[in-house]
Amino acid sequence: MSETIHAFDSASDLANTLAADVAQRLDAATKERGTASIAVSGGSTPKLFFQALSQHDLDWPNISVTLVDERFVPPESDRSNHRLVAENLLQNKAKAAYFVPLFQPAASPEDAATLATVKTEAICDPFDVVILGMGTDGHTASFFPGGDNLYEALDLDEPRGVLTMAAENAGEERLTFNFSSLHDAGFLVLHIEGAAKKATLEKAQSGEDEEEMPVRAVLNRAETPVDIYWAP
Ligand SMILES: O=C1O[C@H](COP(=O)(O)O)[C@@H](O)[C@H](O)[C@H]1O
Repeated sequence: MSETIHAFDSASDLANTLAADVAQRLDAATKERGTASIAVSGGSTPKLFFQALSQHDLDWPNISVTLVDERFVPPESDRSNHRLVAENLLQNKAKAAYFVPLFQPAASPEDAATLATVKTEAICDPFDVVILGMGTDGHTASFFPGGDNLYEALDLDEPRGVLTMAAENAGEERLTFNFSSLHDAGFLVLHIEGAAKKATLEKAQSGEDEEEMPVRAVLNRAETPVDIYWAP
């Protein structure tokens, strides 16, 4: 329902500060409860942040890492968000983290979503940290405009879990946590970079229609106030 914007001079300043802020949340959670969980996004934006976070000295064996969303492709694919996380976040000190993939080698994306829901149920209720990205079409996670399961994905009456999403602009079929699983994270971040995404954000902030720009669900209906991290 409310948001805070953190603006930086450069992508590396953003990455280092966001990594420190996330590390602080994960550290507090492991100290308080013994475990912590984080769901991260894929795409081109989070690489530097992943590399910075991987170097923090945390209780990584007790930290579960998963993805907000994934393409229905195996981890060997260069379109795989799993691969991006393995190569950039699950390195250095974070090598010891427990990674739970969304892609499962199942017969169909629906079967993979069911398996992923079961495998992640212990860590998403709620997540300690969720890092969302955003496309210039106003999608976040795999909540795409025109997505075949968009209504269900954004329905806060749905139980937490992973579902499939097919959409014209999404490429491969997707697996995505639903909004119920993401909106109440202890620390809910929208990480965006560049002038085009700033313009997309401003457009999203000036309207209500979630079918047109699904990121509006996060801006307008998330239980946790959103922290927006932006750099040029
Ligand atoms: O499709 C996706 O795109 C968004 C944004 O990606 P970016 O390349 O513009 O940074 C990302 O948040 C999402 O996880 C990913 O699957």
